[in-house]
Amino acid sequence: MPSKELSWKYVEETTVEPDVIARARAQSVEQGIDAVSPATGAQLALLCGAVDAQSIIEIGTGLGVSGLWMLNGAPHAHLTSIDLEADHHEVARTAFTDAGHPAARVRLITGRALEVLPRMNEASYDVVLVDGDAANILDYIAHAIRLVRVGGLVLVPHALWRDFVPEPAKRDGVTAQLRGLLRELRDSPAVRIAVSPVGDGLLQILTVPE
Ligand SMILES: C[S@@+](CC[C@H](N)C(=O)[O-])C[C@H]1O[C@@H](n2cnc3c(N)ncnc32)[C@H](O)[C@@H]1O
Repeated sequence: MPSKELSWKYVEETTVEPDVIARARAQSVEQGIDAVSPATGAQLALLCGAVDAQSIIEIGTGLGVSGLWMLNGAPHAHLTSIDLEADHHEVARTAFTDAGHPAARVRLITGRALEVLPRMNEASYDVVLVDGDAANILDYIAHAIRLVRVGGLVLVPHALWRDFVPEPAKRDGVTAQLRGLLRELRDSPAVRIAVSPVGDGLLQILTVPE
């Protein structure tokens, strides 16, 4: 039986992060912010590039790691990123500028995601990344599916929740919600899904015409 752990370690360790992202990651570690893993970031970049993303929403800016990766893959996209913490946005803003992304293409909205998301236009975005607080993850995903265009992607980088989702004995609220969500999405005619075990489990939801 091949060691999956070894493979996961290998892909994380061999992913090369641009310096500006490596700096944002180091700051995230210092501040205890759970940034997407390097291999998850590389996958986000590839997916944003593959759908030729022009407009991206991110729920949970942190210090910019995931946003920088997505813009790395789709450098001409407009990113709207929401976070509760103004301090996070101050640091992230510097990182986006250092990476050469014009301020006009990076909109940082400081506020509670559940208050901001209802004001956004339906079916208008190419990619929505869901990486805010776990307590509201189902509501965020419902908003994300509403906001993304047909043929767009909703990406959820903590979908296997600390390896709890595959572990039947784990029955805490977030884990149970994610298990239920995965079952529901598998049966939904409105979406196609794939779950990659990269990082903390990357759920990829593609919206399809009904
Ligand atoms: C897991 S971190 C995001 C990490 C980031 N995506 C990255 O890869 O660098 C979650 C972020 O969600 C933010 N957050 C927590 N509750 C929130 C809420 N109700 N609305 C918006 N953002 C929230 C936190 O301040 C934190 O920066």
